Amino acid sequence: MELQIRNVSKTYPGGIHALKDVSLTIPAGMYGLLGPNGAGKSTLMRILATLQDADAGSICFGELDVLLHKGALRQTLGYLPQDFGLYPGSSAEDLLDHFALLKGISERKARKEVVQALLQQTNLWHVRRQKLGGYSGGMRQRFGIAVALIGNPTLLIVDEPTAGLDPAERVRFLNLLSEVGESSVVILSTHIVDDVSELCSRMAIIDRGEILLEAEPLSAMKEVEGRIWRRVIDTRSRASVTREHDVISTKLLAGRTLVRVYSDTQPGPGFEAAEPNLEDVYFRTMSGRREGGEASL
Ligand SMILES: Nc1ncnc2c1ncn2[C@@H]1O[C@H](COP(=O)(O)OP(=O)(O)OP(=O)(O)O)[C@@H](O)[C@H]1O
Repeated sequence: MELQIRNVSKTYPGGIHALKDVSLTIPAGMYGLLGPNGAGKSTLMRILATLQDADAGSICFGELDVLLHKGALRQTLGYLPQDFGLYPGSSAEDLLDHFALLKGISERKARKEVVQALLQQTNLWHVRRQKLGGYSGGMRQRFGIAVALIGNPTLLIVDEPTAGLDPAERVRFLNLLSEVGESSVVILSTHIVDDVSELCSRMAIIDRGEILLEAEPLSAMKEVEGRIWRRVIDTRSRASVTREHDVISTKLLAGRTLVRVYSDTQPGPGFEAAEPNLEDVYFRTMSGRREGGEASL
């Protein structure tokens, strides 16, 4: 199965052009949609999830015309929105059972099996009878995924799921998604570069409604190999370094500043060659689109 997005545009009342002629081809596996706040990620995710209409364009999932046959897509869709409400007084087990019933799994025994498998898959079995109101952020997100996975969706859309998770929970959550990605199309929208570099086989970078890059993270990093240089400088020489070099990013490092620059040749004394990472690709793609060009972490 493959998701084909062709020339999708969306303008909100008030004139914000949230998506400008967006085209993407999304194969099975984990796909990262990376972009800063306000880039248009949630708008695209909501359109894909059939919750919002596009002004123009077409979307096909395999043979299915998504914009024409919303009901059919919903049968095979799992969606985890950026913010979702929980019923704080319910337990995971009861609420999953309820959602499974709503999704059409009417036979009690079958439902019980589905709920049990999802609780185990999302590692919530031991807390299945606890009230959701007492869950940690990571547990909540895993519960959200459990709900999204009811009915074995072949398309799973997850909107900024790792914001606010501690490192261990984040890894656990991403591993769970990656398991799902073995058999489905999983689209992960995020502003966290590491979410994409750690587990997506393909990605797109979006900013102000435009797709700036569509690539495999590994090939995109290979493209800049040999052209990324790093140097630790005194914070006060930052302005002159920025003037003289194509600075990709700056990062504070124990009271000093680590700069990464892009250059075809050795940029000068003190610079050493650096292994490219996806942040280099991201900031280089974004550079020039923000005032000052360079990005700070
Ligand atoms: N319902 C709406 N009405 C008007 N403007 C909207 C609406 N929803 C989003 N926007 C605007 O559209 C643009 C894209 O927003 P969107 O939420 O899709 O971006 P995003 O990449 O998901 O950002 P974030 O990470 O902040 O959620 C922004 O400028 C936003 O202010």
